[in-house]
Amino acid sequence: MKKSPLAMQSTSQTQKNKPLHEKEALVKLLRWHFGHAQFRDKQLDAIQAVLSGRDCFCLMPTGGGKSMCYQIPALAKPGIVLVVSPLIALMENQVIGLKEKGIAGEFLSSTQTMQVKTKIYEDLDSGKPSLRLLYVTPELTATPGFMSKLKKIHSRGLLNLVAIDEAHCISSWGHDFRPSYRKLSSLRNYLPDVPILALTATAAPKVQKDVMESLCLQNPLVLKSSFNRPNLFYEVRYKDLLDDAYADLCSVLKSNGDTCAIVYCLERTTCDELSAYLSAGGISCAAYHAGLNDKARSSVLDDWISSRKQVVVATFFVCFSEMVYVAQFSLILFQALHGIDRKDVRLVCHFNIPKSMEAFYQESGRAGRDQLPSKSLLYYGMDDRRRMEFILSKNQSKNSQSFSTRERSSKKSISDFSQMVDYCEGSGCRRKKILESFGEQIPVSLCKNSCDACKHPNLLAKYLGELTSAVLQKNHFSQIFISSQDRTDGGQYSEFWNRDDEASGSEEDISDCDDGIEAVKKVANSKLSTKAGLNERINFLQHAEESYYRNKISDKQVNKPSKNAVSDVLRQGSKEKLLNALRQAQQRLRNLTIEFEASAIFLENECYNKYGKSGKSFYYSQVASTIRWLSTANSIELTNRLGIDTDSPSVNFISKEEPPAAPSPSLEQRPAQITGKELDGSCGSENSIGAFQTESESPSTSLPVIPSFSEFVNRRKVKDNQPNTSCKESPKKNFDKRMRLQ
Ligand SMILES: Nc1ncnc2c1ncn2[C@@H]1O[C@H](COP(=O)(O)OP(=O)(O)OP(=O)(O)O)[C@@H](O)[C@H]1O
Ligand SMILES: [Mg+2]
Repeated sequence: MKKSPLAMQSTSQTQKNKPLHEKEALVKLLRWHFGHAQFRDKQLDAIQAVLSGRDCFCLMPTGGGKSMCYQIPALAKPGIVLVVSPLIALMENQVIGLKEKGIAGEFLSSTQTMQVKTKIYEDLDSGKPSLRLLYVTPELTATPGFMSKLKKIHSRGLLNLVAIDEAHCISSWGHDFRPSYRKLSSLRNYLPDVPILALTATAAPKVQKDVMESLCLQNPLVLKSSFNRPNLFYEVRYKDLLDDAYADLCSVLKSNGDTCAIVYCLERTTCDELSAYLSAGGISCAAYHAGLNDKARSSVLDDWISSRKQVVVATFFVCFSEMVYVAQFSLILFQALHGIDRKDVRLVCHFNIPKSMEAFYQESGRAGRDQLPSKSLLYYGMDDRRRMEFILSKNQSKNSQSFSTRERSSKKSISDFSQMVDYCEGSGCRRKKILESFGEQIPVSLCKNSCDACKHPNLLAKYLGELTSAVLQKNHFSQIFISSQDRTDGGQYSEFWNRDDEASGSEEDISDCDDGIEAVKKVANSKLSTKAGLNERINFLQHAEESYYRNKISDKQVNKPSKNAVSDVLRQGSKEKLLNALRQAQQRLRNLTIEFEASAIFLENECYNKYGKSGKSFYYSQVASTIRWLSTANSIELTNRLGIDTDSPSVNFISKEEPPAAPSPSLEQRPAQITGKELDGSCGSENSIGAFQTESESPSTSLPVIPSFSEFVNRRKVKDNQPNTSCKESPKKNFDKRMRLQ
């Protein structure tokens, strides 16, 4: 229900005599609509600036209350405020919140029906729009059609403000660069006298300058709050010193009771595995990543926001342009839970090291937005560090940018990352390191022992000593404690990455899949990258990922047995899980009769044929995603996928002429109706995974092995004539892991 407007929004006599932006009146609005007693920090300054028609650049920490800086102006006078936001989930979340408070807010995106969009446009076209806040994506803002609508509204004097949320996305120096944000620079030309408010929580001085210049802000009021988050406790745990990081995290979550948490991982397979592990440990948990379909993703988000689930395990985001390379290594990354407002997040855990201090700050800042004590916990591992260095270094290898731009961007990424490495490997106050990375000089006393380094300096020194020994023992990281300066300026960005290697054309290790490259190039360069929805892009990336692995398998047949191979026991276990999921699906969809056993075998075969040879994690992830699908699929979807004959009381698989595929020893009794083609999953080409297995081959010995990340890296080292420093061969297992829960 709409809340009646305060008198100040109408043209009452008293109001005519008072300036719209007088503090007292604005506080009234804050109390009336949001129930907050006072403005925080720089909120009032920002609101008064934009209401008086001045541009404003507002730097406030995560959870600082930036939204209020445009929400109050939207309520202070008739007309609309346009809010540009990078994520549909974020817009949706804010609009729902506004509607609950009776404030007329809407968003426009590809996910909405034509009917909803038409209603919004009709309202905008009317002489007196009822809308107060309209959220849009940067892509839409830049389209001529929408721009002409904006100009119309503006010509009627109804466009009060353009707010650019997460404004750092406009800067290629920022950690979240979004090319589409660049288009916002035309706003000033088209709407010269509409004030622009740029808001961000993560802006290094270079980024700030870039944001202000790119948006053509004129004499902006620049407001900066401290980045310090006094209610957050910062801690790092060392994976190389832990027996089992999964178990460690599980205990942390359990020891804190049923608290709300976000766990960020680099890969979706880790997300799935970790989420399954935590769930099995009794934690109310769900995975959230690009591998889920729309429905599943929004249901996870809903469950989490409405406290039905307490822990969400999400992939973090590297950068869209980086996905071009990242996708080829099957790391489809997705920016998750960015700016979503659940105030009571007590723990943010980075299960893998993030790529920069900015990203870390932004993500860890999701904790304690209600200002209550909360924690940031980062699990640091040497392998994770190498992996991230590899991804960041690879970012420059091939795209349309000029060499100097690539070099600049790569150097920057590596230098940004080195701050994160210093954060983990250094012994000083973590808080100080975070704040110094944003240019704030603070005394250590400000921390008040609210990081592990200040609270347990001796313990940390001990761990770091043990870590050094572990690394030396492993002998694959002799340069680990080199200074960040050496790392960035010396040209040798890391132990395994060498830019000369790039020049020598050893790209075949990186990608030998044109299909995949084409797909990801499309995402990066084509119309898709600017016009298509995120889901479409993710589909492309998934396609690239799958193609990459299919081709990788066909091109590089490696015949040694892998310890990552999918065992029959694992397959049997998956079948059981699918069986349970099918039973639940049938309970949900009472009108459908499912032949459980045959269907479970069919679905398991699908998973195995698609990802079985790519290794356990992929296979497991596919099973998990099938189970999730079963929990939401409707009768028609199930009928289509399983080939259920609805006239028959039992399942009939669609009959095909081909003979059944070679069964694995434990799954020999597959229904005869399941054909080779069906088992082959998505394709029947020579390059397909299915084409790789001959009838006589036993899955356990014939599985083609995709090199693991470290194997891949080590091959490069061998090429470089470096001594063999394989981490696989390092005596890691002999190292006494002694880090324990505190
Ligand atoms: N003046 C205020 N008094 C009390 N609470 C406030 C005030 N202003 C905002 N808040 C609350 O603070 C929380 C965070 O606000 P908001 O989402 O606007 O933060 P933000 O700065 O945009 O953070 P992020 O960078 O994470 O997006 C919200 O729950 C909001 O209701
Ligand atoms: Mg925000």
